[in-house]
Amino acid sequence: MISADRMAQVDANAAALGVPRKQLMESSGNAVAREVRAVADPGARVAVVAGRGNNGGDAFVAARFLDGDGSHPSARRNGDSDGGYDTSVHLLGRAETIATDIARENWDALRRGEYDAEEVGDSRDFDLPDCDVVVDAMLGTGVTGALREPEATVAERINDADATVVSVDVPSGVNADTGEALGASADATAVEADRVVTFHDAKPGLDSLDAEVTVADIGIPAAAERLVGPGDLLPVRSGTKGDDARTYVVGGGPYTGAPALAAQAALRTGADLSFVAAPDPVAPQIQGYAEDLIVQSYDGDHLTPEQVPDLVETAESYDDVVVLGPGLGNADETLEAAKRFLAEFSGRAVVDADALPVVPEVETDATLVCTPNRKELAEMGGPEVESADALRDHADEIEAFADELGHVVLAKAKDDVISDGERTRVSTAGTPGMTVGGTGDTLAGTAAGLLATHDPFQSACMAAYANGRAAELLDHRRHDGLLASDLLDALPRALWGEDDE
Ligand SMILES: NC(=O)C1=CN([C@@H]2O[C@H](COP(=O)(O)OP(=O)(O)OC[C@H]3O[C@@H](n4cnc5c(N)ncnc54)[C@H](O)[C@@H]3O)[C@@H](O)[C@H]2O)[C@H](O)CC1
Ligand SMILES: [K+]
Repeated sequence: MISADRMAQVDANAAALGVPRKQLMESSGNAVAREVRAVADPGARVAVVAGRGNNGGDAFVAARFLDGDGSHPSARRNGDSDGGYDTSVHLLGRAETIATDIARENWDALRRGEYDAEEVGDSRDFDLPDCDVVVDAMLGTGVTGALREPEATVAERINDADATVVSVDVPSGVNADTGEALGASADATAVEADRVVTFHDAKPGLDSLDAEVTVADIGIPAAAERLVGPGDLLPVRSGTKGDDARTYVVGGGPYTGAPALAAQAALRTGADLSFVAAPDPVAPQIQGYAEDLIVQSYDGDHLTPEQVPDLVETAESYDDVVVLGPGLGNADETLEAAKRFLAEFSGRAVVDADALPVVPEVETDATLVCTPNRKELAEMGGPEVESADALRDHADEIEAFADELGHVVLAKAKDDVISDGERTRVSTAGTPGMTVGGTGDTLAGTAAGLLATHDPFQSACMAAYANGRAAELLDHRRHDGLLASDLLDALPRALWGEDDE
């Protein structure tokens, strides 16, 4: 099962892996043609009713596969009198308004190839021709809201027709995630399909329909789902910046750079305000690294359980996303404090570095993203991984560990493995230069900035990819000299687009 949003991500990942959407469209159209062949014999009359998006584009391809005048070489070889169908294509709207290049190219191919293809300017002029099969390709997963005109009227004509209706991907006007007709009214119009050819994977909403559903493999590589890619960033790229997103790094003491890097990464990733809570003696130093941060100090030179109630109260009252761990050190009192923090906190947090080993030891209501390296993973009770290259070979064990822990695990090494115990993805983004100190801190801060406005698993996937991608964007300049602080600059481009590269 796959949701429409996830499908769009996988589609974009496939393109990044070298399988562009036009190629997928060719496979989709071919699958639609096969379905028509399954419901009607050659020679039957097929009316293709297409919209101006890629759903229509799939059907233009199908028309090429279906239409025939009996002279197709394969039909002759098989001894069939006619391998083709009497196919007409009806585009709802003018060709200039076709929304995508790939759909337009397939429309142009129909016109140049002298197929029977017409533009329908006004639905009042449109008579669905007498036919045996209607291919419904008005709208697919790109539908928003109730069917507008002319689609609404045409949907009614399709439903009234005495023909087998084959819908492309999803019956037009139906929400693929819920199976409901889109629109406010209970009697919202949608096509009533006899058959649906959907692509790549089943859609949750199609099960409840009174239609026979076929899932067609359109050649999307498995890696487009398994590997985190640019498609996984669609939630950030298509979303609006969250208001008042705040992050709160509880870190510093023996170290000062780590909390500063994490807090700055959070700002680069969409947080509006980034706070650091740090011990008195090091607070000015952390502030000195970056005027963008708001540093709040507490008594003592390291975190102790005494400070915890105040920190929890501050974080919860402002709904801050916490980063617990960077630069805290591992004094017994500090580990006790980390434990107490998790026991009392019920918000969202990224847990990193020295705070990680306490996670399995504590009951918490908090929502956590844990970001261990190989060594920290083992210390937490996760799998022992023999080398930095081998992390992804242990993906199944990491999934089992995340399931047992009840939190998202982002295990970082050459390739990162991200799991919530059910879903597991691998990020191969990154460069050899990233073994330098501090890149884990920018990763934790990035995850926190994203966690302010996105769900934990998605945030962890996006953070792994963006942090690695930031290094890739810089690598042609930095090679071995990459610094974690360089990543800060490149993070926004890695997340929101690389046009200025
Ligand atoms: N990997 C894949 O999933 C592939 C999917 N393919 C096919 O592409 C469609 C989705 O295409 P998209 O262009 O995103 O959207 P649509 O064709 O569904 O429609 C967009 C089009 O419709 C207009 N519109 C939106 N809402 C309404 C409405 N309520 N009433 C009228 N018109 C509406 C909007 O303005 C746009 O112009 C997917 O379903 C598959 O069939 C690829 O071909 C292969 C890979
Ligand atoms: K459709």
